[in-house]
Amino acid sequence: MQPKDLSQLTPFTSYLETNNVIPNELYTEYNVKRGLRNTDGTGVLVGLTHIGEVHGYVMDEGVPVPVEGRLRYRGIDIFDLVEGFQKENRYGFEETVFLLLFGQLPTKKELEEFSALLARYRQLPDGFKENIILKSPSPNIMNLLTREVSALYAYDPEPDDISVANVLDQCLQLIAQFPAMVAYGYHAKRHYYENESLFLHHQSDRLAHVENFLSLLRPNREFDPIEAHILDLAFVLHAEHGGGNNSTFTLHVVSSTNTDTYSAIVAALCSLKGPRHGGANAEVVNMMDDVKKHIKDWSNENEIKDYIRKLLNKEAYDRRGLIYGMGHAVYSLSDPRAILLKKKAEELARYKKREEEFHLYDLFERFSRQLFAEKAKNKIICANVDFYAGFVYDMLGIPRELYTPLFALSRMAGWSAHRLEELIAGGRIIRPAYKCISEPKEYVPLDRR
Ligand SMILES: CC(=O)SCCNC(=O)CCNC(=O)[C@H](O)C(C)(C)COP(=O)(O)OP(=O)(O)OC[C@H]1O[C@@H](n2cnc3c(N)ncnc32)[C@H](O)[C@@H]1OP(=O)(O)O
Ligand SMILES: O=C([O-])CC(=O)C(=O)O
Repeated sequence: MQPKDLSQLTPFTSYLETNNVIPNELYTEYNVKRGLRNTDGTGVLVGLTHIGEVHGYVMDEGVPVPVEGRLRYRGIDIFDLVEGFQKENRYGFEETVFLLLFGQLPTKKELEEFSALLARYRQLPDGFKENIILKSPSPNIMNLLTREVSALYAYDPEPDDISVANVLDQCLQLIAQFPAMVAYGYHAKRHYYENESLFLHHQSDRLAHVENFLSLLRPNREFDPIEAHILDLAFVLHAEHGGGNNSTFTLHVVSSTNTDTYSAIVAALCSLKGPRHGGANAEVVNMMDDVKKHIKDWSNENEIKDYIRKLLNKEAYDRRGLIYGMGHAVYSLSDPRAILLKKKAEELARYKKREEEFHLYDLFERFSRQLFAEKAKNKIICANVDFYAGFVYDMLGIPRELYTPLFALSRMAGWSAHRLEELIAGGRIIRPAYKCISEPKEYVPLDRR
């Protein structure tokens, strides 16, 4: 493809830049909660949910005080949930999906039956692989996923039926089919854009969700149990994050119009792709590549600190001043998901003999907190779920273009629970207000302008 010539748009872009400025003071004057945030940085309360609780500060006389992060799925602490299935050396994703959707833990029998049901939902409709994935691949798997989900509408005999049973059927189908949509989309991309050989393994309904994904991804279908358990943990940790995260909130907004499930999920996917949200997991690894390129000695603390200072001063990496994988809209001292993933990243790094790299991530995380606090007058940021996720995926040999799609594959569980909750309990179209700050102007006829 030829690079685009945008020079013909220069006069229009200068109109855009001059006619769209909104002075900061106006937000205060009109009491507008910019970014749906209160002036102290906390989120404006816009909804109620049973599904996920994200907690990162306590209010003390009207002032938010940082505390260790807490995440609960349907009331159950994420540390307890993870410990529960890890202690029994079993996978946790199917159990988590059941919990998020139905609001209670499954019995042993329910879990077995539900896992088998999800596995039966796994098969893509006849012709979908050939007509949707292979005929029109994309260099970006998130972009492809939105098209795949949108295309499923045409394969559904009742796409617009928003009754609870039908939406549940659509959600279970999407949760179960995401691994194949991601893996096949990736193989098509490699074949058509990178001239690699094409293989599309058939799915097996005897494998667990995570095993099915790994077996579809790898040429020899093989994986080691340690790898499958760590990836399953990543799926569980990415499955849900309350109603206020950008993609889930988008899903609530779109679902509140009573549109179909496929449209609502496409909207959530588009939100998740952004590098300030789910796209951050790939950005972290790209940023860390740049760190490794510019730092000669990975254990030299001064070199690491110099790089982070440059990053914050917009002199390094993408020059946006952001440290990817650090900071969170709710968490302050810690993101529990990052704690759990970091522990597994360390174990995996030992197993894969990449301890030196783990150590670099660890130092980078520590100094990022410290230098950000110095620069931002003691404001605290912590590593978020994305900081160690990409490193874990890289150690599992998962290609970088799949990091954000894997987030989507996991979050499909939470989005499903929230869509059903919005349809059952919402009942009102979400429609906030915007104040127009343009002065009234007269229409001037063309020959007098
Ligand atoms: C799964 C997820 O979506 S987790 C988040 C993934 N995203 C990232 O890792 C990208 C890097 N992090 C960020 O961009 C931010 O921390 C976000 C988007 C996650 C949260 O943003 P906010 O809620 O606005 O952050 P918060 O209110 O705590 O801090 C605001 C200030 O700190 C700055 N800040 C926050 N995080 C960072 C960071 N990682 N690097 C540099 N500056 C940061 C903001 O730019 C902002 O500065 P300003 O007031 O001068 O504009
Ligand atoms: O809660 C947020 O704003 C972002 C986040 O961590 C998630 O969606 O997992």
